[in-house]
Amino acid sequence: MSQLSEQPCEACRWDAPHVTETEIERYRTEIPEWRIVERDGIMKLERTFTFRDFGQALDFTNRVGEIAEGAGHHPALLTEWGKVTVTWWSHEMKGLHRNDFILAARTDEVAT
Ligand SMILES: C[C@H](O)[C@H](O)[C@H]1CNC2=NC(N)=NC(=O)C2=N1
Repeated sequence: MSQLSEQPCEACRWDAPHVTETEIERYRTEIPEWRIVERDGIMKLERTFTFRDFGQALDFTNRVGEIAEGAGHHPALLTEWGKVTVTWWSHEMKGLHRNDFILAARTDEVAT
């Protein structure tokens, strides 16, 4: 299977399949710095990136925004001085879809 980040995102619908435990374990090997959190009963992928200052954090935020717009799939972004917390989940299906792991992998690629 090619890199997770190169996989295509599919339009996720409210009735799309949630990732299975097996898939989560497989995908997590490619994005080991991401944690799975559960808030209001919804599982999410989250990672905090650190930067030199707010300007660097903002530049990264905008790069992630471009990824999201390109994929039609959007994260929650908390941009602070020197750090950005990115949280991916599929809003309509209220959980984790393969898309979220793909976009987490793409997020790592623009974090350099
Ligand atoms: C109409 C629009 O395409 C949908 O609301 C998209 C927008 N971006 C999205 N992003 C995420 N993370 N989950 C969604 O369900 C979602 N739906």
